[in-house]
Amino acid sequence: MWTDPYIKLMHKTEATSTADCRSRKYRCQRRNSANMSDQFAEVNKHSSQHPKPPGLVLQYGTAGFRTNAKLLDHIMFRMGLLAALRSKKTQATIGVMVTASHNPEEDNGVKLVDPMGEMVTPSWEGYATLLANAENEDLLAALKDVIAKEEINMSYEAKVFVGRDTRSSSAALSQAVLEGVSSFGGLSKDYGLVTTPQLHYMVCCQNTQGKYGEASVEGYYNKLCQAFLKLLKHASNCTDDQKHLSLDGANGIGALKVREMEHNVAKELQISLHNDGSTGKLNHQCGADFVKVQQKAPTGCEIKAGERCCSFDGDADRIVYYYSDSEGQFHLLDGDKIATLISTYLKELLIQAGLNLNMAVVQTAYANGSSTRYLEETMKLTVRCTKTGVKHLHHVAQEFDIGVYFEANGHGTVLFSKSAEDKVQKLFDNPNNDDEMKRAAHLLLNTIHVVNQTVGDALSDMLLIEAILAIKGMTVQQWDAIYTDLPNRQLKVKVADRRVIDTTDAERRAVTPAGFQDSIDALVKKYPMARSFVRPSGTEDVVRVYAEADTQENADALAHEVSLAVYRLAGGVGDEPKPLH
Ligand SMILES: CC(=O)N[C@H]1[C@@H](OP(=O)(O)O)O[C@H](CO)[C@@H](O)[C@@H]1O
Ligand SMILES: [Mg+2]
Repeated sequence: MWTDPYIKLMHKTEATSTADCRSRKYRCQRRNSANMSDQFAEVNKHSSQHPKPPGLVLQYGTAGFRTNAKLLDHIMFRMGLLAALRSKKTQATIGVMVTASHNPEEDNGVKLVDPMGEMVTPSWEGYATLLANAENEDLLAALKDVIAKEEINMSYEAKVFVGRDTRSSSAALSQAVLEGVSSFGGLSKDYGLVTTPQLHYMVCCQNTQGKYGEASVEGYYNKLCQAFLKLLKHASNCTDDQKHLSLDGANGIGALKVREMEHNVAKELQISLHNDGSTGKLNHQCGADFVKVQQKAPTGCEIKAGERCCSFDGDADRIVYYYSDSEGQFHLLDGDKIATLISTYLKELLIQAGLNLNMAVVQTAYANGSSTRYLEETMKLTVRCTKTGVKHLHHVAQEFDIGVYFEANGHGTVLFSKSAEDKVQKLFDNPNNDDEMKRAAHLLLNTIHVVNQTVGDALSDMLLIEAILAIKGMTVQQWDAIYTDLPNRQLKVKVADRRVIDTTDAERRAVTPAGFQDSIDALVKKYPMARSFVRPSGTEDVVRVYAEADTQENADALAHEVSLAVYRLAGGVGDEPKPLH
């Protein structure tokens, strides 16, 4: 039952009278088909207000649709329709988030959230692309195709949660999503301005009947902040420096939500918020993506030497840390360093708790070679590599009792299997534990509660990292010193059609164009400790080049040479890539 009093009934199609239908089965069919024709009439009526520009082709990429906001109205309406169908199919609440994350303010995008708060299942990404590209007159047929293929019971009343980021285009675009949902007679709840992970969390709470938490922003803060404060009980004598964090909100939704949340934790964590959106432009010269790719501090922040700082991205599902040393040298602690900190902390707790749970760290090809080596050789942890995109990492992390997954860019979380959670709870409830076990069980239990297991979450990750550092009495410099990153460089190359590059082995090797991988291999051989790979981006019209080597000069030179190989062998457009130095 859809009992939440805040749910706004946008539109509801009445089922036709069934008084003279003889059998129950017949009644259901009659109702379904009558109901269906009403729904299609509504869809038809409303879709003409959200026409697709003829010929425009877009694809559901690594993180949904993303492009200039002006091209997205029809996509939003259609994703409202698709979310309604997905809800009817799963008989559960589905989420739709309007955001373009770290992309510029002029862009926007949309991603769908499945019932347990995870990214929508891949086969439905295909439907999303089909619907997005159907010409206006073909839309109904495309919808009917999905309904037939998935054998969807159209009499089920769809339920959809909608959220949006702070982009100026987001309000109107999320209205288009709501209209899509209501055209199919669905119910929707508009959460308005929320971070992407907050929406994922809410969907999971709703579909677990509150077992995961309360499906409200307040419920989210309460759960996470209470767990954080309980963790902090194990941090003795925290200094003022330890309690202070400088935060770059990327001028986005994360900044607003930090402001909403911070009073709950102010006793243990004092946040200086920069780039809060009051003056600067979203993601412009700031935010997690800028800091990671440029390997420098964001503008809008005065960083004191040694101060612990972090940056969120535009929809607050990524976080990176950094500091500047006494010589003014910038040090980045990215997703790999975060995964290392968290997995080391968890491994210690498991040993103290005497729990035998299998744990793995899941990374992508962008993970720094030093991090992989440290995790495997020193920490003796299982490390798995997947394709880029959180859905891939999430999926592999689910195979373990504890799966710590992070993309190097700071997008990640920790997953605990049901049996791992049960074991931790059982240990916590056991009155015969010695003090060390009691402490470890309490820490593990509250670690589970502070984590947003549905998706990478900058706010939740920040609370967990802050708690670990405080519990261990660790400075950001000590954390950074766990291992030393190999110097690396990421570049982008424009090509006519990036699909000419096809990859294998978790994107670490190119299969096409012919001979291309041999050229990369030959270039890599020239430099010590080098590695390089190339893949088409799933969110931008570019080919990405990654290189690492023993020195920054060598990493830069290798990245440049590989960029030239892309330009020459994979149909580069515009000017040839120039050397970095
Ligand atoms: C190298 C890199 O950072 N790639 C990012 C970027 O994907 P691309 O497919 O590389 O454009 O955006 C994705 C969505 O945010 C994120 O999951 C991924 O890690
Ligand atoms: Mg993001």
